[in-house]
Amino acid sequence: MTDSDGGSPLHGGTTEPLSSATGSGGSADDPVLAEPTGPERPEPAPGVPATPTAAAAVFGTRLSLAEEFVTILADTGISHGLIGPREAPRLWDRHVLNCGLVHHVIPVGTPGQRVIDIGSGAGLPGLVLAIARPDLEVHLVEPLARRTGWLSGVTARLELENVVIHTARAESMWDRISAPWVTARAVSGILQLAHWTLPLLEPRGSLLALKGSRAGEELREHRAALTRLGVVDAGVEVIGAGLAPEPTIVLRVTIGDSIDRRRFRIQTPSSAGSARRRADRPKGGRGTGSASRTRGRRTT
Ligand SMILES: C[S@@+](CC[C@H](N)C(=O)[O-])C[C@H]1O[C@@H](n2cnc3c(N)ncnc32)[C@H](O)[C@@H]1O
Repeated sequence: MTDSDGGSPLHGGTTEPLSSATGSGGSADDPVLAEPTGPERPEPAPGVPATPTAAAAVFGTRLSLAEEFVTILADTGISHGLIGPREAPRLWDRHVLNCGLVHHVIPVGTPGQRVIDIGSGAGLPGLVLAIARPDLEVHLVEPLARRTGWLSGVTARLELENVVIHTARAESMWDRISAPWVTARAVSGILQLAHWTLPLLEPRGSLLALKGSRAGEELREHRAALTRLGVVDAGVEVIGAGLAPEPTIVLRVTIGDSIDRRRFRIQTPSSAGSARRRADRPKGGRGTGSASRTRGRRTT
């Protein structure tokens, strides 16, 4: 699982600490990145930010789906409290483009390749990846039922066939799903995130944590502890510099052929967290451990 497996020109493609990459657009050979054609695009609805030029390079033929997702975020994403009202003008730059750029890290060419997105919230980055890359099977793992209910509705409305939604905490999924890729944004610090997610990775798999400008510092601080957990490679990658107004910073940690599961133990969530989850739980439903696939796919 290296950059040479099919990385994109937008991707820095290095695990050297804090490298950056510039890119001028997608490859014509990449079906996802092909420029969309067709009639002129309609004006966005009031309150919905205009589509930036970079979006075509990131989403290619899937651009109209991404635009529909931005429209939904600006509407029920905000009214349901999944995203702050002040985020509306920057839904593209800070959220959807920022998350969409991550797909350039995941090589094209293995249909059905799995991605597990932890703490998906408003579908960031998981749903955006599913939009950008129909070749991926994306699992959204989010413990709050109110959020997964919203995610199911959006998945159905966008007619996405490649999404499985789990109302669960990451650590409750260890023996239920695994993938070569795990993604997470704004869920926790890298060490806690590693504790929750490394048992979900297949051998040589990678956790892609979307981070801010302190990613390099965070990695330096925790590198030794990550190594003790079974991480064999880690680095910070910058994707889309020169293309998007806010390039995406990814802290990638890769495990070896195996991890020692005795180093990972499930921690009881805080009582505040439990209370919040109880409040979020629909009457008669279970707060964790349920999964659903919309459009006729698996529900557990
Ligand atoms: C700040 S939100 C970020 C949401 C989204 N990733 C984003 O970037 O907008 C953090 C999310 O992580 C979820 N979360 C917290 N602990 C988790 C865990 N152990 N497993 C899965 N999700 C978790 C929360 O329910 C919440 O929806």
